[in-house]
Amino acid sequence: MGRTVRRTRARPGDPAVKLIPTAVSGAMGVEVDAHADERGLFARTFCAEAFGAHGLATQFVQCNTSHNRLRGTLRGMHYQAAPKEEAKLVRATRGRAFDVAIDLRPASISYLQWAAVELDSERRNAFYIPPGCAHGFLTLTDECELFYMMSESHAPDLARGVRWDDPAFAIDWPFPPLVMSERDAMYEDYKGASS
Ligand SMILES: Cc1cn([C@H]2C[C@H](O)[C@@H](COP(=O)(O)OP(=O)(O)O[C@H]3O[C@H](C)C(=O)[C@H](O)[C@H]3O)O2)c(=O)[nH]c1=O
Repeated sequence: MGRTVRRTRARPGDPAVKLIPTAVSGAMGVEVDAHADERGLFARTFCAEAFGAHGLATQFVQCNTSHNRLRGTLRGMHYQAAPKEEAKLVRATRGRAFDVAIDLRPASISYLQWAAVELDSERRNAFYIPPGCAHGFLTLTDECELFYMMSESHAPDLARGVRWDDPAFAIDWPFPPLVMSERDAMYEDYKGASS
């Protein structure tokens, strides 16, 4: 018989996910409710029932991982055009990243606003980004890895982007990026939803 494990915290009911609104309508921070004991911890990271109750996507069809060797790596700001706009659920599985969503939905109350969540692999938190928003991140540590769940399949012909330092959004990054692709550096200024 193995060692009997005592729960350090008596917790009734299921481990819940906690959804936290941001400045972008429908974009949510996702905090976990960790059940810790002497072995370590257990936490639920996604719940279709909780997401559905808040009008978030509940079906994810592809998952991606993004490994970034250096602190200060910026990827983004990317999105897919209609009809394959995608929701993303993004979490850090190693290190920390400043994760950003930009609202590109003209009918949205938060059109052109941005919101950021610091993703931390130790906190096991996540950022839910709704369809119609651009997404990107700046790594805050070396060897930073992000795991994405996507509500739509990859459609290269519908891939679009806006620039990380576009004055239309004025994102307040924690520090200037040190590494980024040429494509990400060269997006033209945003000219509105038709662009
Ligand atoms: C996005 C994607 C890419 N790819 C292929 C295409 C390229 O051959 C290679 C790298 O793609 P890319 O340079 O577009 O990767 P990132 O610059 O990290 O883009 C991603 O970073 C930002 C922050 C995002 O939110 C998106 O998830 C995604 O656009 O993976 C795929 O095969 N499937 C995919 O879903």
